[in-house]
Amino acid sequence: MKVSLIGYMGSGKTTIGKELAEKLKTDFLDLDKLIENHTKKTISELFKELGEIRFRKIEREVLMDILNTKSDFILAVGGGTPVYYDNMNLINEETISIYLRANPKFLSERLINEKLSRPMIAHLADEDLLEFIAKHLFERRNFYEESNFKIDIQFKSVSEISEEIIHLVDLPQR
Ligand SMILES: Nc1ncnc2c1ncn2[C@@H]1O[C@H](COP(=O)(O)OP(=O)(O)OP(=O)(O)O)[C@@H](O)[C@H]1O
Ligand SMILES: O=C(O)C1=C[C@@H](O)[C@@H](O)[C@H](O)C1
Ligand SMILES: [Mg+2]
Repeated sequence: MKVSLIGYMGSGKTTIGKELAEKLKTDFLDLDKLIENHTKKTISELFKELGEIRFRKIEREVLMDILNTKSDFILAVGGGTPVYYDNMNLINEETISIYLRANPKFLSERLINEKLSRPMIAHLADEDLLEFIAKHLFERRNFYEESNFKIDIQFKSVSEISEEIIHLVDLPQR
């Protein structure tokens, strides 16, 4: 089974992915983490040293490598992955994709204390975060909405969301 989790920064792709993989007894892969292992640099260092465009190239290569070589996983993609190249088509061809959906206000409240590890928003003043996310999500949401399944994640616990995904997608439990 190949499952990918899609969504904006802070929607819980990494957190839900870990829990889901544990419940389904499969491997958890985090695209950001694999990029960091591959380059031996943090995502923040890559943005600083290479810039976003070259980061997106590496992200694409690591994504293709996963899809070409692994056959059983829960994959948390990056928040921006679906928006570049034809990544979203590739993700939909090769995996069951699930969009973890939340509104800008919810995401900004969650991200306000976690800006620094996320180079897309690290430079923003707290009072500008909501407006930035609203515009950014508007630009990205059509890509996210191409996912095979969509689930609203607001005010739900990690375990509630994982159970909802397992039943919605009818994922086999081993
Ligand atoms: N359902 C939830 N309930 C409460 N807190 C959550 C939930 N899901 C995630 N979180 C918390 O929200 C924060 C962001 O989650 P996470 O890092 O998993 O998001 P992400 O989608 O992987 O973000 P990014 O795209 O930046 O990697 C973390 O502090 C995490 O612990
Ligand atoms: O939303 C984005 O563009 C990003 C999200 C993270 O997962 C990382 O891939 C990086 O911080 C960029
Ligand atoms: Mg993550």
